[in-house]
Amino acid sequence: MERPSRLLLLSELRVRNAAHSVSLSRSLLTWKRRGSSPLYHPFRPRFCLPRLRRRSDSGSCHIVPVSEIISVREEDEENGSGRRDDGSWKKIKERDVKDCRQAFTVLYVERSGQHRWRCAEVTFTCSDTTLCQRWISNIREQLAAIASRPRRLLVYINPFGGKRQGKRVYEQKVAPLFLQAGIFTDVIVTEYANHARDHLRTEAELKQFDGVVCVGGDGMFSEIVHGLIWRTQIDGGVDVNCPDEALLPCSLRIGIIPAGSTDCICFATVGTNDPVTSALHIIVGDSQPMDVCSVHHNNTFLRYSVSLLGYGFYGDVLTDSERKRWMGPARYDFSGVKMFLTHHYYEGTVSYLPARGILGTPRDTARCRSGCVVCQRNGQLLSERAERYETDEGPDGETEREWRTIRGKFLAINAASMSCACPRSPKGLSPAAHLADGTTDLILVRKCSRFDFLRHLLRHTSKDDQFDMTFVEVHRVRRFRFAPRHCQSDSDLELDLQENGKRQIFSQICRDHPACGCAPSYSSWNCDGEILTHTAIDVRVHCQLVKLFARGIEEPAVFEDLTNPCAI
Ligand SMILES: CCCCCCCCCCCCC/C=C/[C@@H](O)[C@H](COP(=O)(O)O)NC(=O)CCCCC
Ligand SMILES: Nc1ncnc2c1ncn2[C@@H]1O[C@H](COP(=O)(O)OP(=O)(O)O)[C@@H](O)[C@H]1O
Ligand SMILES: [Ca+2]
Repeated sequence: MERPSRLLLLSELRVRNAAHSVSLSRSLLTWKRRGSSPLYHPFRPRFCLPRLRRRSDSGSCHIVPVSEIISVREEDEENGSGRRDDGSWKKIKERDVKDCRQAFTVLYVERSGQHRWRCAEVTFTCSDTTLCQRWISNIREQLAAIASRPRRLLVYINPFGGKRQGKRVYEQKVAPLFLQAGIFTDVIVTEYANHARDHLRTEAELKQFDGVVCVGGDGMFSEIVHGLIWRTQIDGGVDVNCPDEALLPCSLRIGIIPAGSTDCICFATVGTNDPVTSALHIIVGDSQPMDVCSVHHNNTFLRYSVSLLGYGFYGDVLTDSERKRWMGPARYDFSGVKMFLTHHYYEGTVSYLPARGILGTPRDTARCRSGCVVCQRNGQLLSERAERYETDEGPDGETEREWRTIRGKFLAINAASMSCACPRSPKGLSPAAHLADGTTDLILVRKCSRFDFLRHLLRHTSKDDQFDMTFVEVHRVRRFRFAPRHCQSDSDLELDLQENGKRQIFSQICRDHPACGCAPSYSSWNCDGEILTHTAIDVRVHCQLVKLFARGIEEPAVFEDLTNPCAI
């Protein structure tokens, strides 16, 4: 049960010319129309208290957590009595002006459904100038005391991401909100691919900033992640080429203003791909830890991944779609259909280290949501284990025994380190995956008929379970390796030749002579939307390596009995 904290201020102020009882505590701002009956049972979501409003016959009560106030603005006389809460203008009655000499406007977060946030405002007026100033300075003091709020941000805009609207979206929807919230920004519009990554690696004076914001899609986010992780490891003397090294977590949080084609990382961490919602999560200083996979080939670092690592179907879709960038986001639909019809399968060996002794499985019905206990508990367990063994994989020998190996023909091999929910698939590739539990869900889709593969794909868009099919298996893992058939060890190859000599020879010939139309031997890895140059890879999950300006997807509001802060 949450109790309202001690009041800092309690006054009678006017809202839209009606007397209201207005109170401010360290956690809540509330306003209630005078004469309205006490209200009970306000809506409250499980993990946070959003702005609440209950209407009754006699009036309404509003509750805004102080943590969700964006700013407070002093109004001049005309503004105070002439401007409506929604920003439009109304005719001022002479009596209003006389009664309400001073006014201030509070801007705050309002939830507008489907995880979207909006910036709402309410203007309070009163006749006492001193009281008005007390309100303004008290609210400002409360906001200044929130240490998690960013004051200065480094912003990178990809002008060519998605529908090429990044610059416009930032200038029209995001910059005005940052200005209102008093956030200073240094903005860089990128001029070439990897501009942001290289700037972060070498030039950016990171000490000046409280966070980095990218305006673009998953590829742009990936640039920021690479720049920040690289910089952190170099500063800390970590050898990034060694797959067994524990990486140092990045201290700066990253904000994503979605302006890309898939926007999966934004969607899966906020619940929507809406620029205003993301800007507001940045302003209120949210923080969401996130796992990062490192990808190596023969002890050489290749890339980091936070969402999807996909070989076969998703690798082929990406490779094909890159040639059709001019189509914008629709390129993925086109290439998706094309690659579905092509129906290539790939042979290889997958080995993995199952995630043991932690909470959660990929077939859970529970979802990773704001304040997720699975992520918190597993984060603790993994860091305790790392301290005990000085490696996060347990005592020597134990780890080796736990590796599992699967050889086969696959239409797709996917590793989802988060749900990978996006507008194309609102529940994602692995709906029960967690953002920050130190694991990735390894999904193996074995060779099957086109019809069955279509059934599997379509289940990503419906309530049906995409894993409940005989040719699909899913494992929650901490580390995995993949070797395509032709990269297998000599002994493996000998075995293959004995088993299936003719096919082996034919597929080699056909790789060398693509014109024959035979299926290729290799696909590519789709690594958060970037094509990897190597097919044989070693992937390791680093628990909670980076932090986002997000809070995970919020649960819908539920009824709960509360002590009613409006009943004061
Ligand atoms: C015939 C019906 C098919 C329905 C399939 C729906 C499955 C969609 C799952 C999508 C998972 C997406 C995971 C995220 C990948 C992104 O990192 C990557 C790059 O994004 P961006 O930088 O914003 O361009 N996007 C893709 O690889 C697109 C995959 C689309 C597959 C159809
Ligand atoms: N100014 C630029 N010119 C060309 N490419 C860029 C530029 N800035 C970033 N990129 C690259 O564009 C690619 C796609 O960016 P992204 O923002 O993810 O859009 P989308 O979601 O449409 O793929 C990324 O690989 C990124 O490195
Ligand atoms: Ca994870």
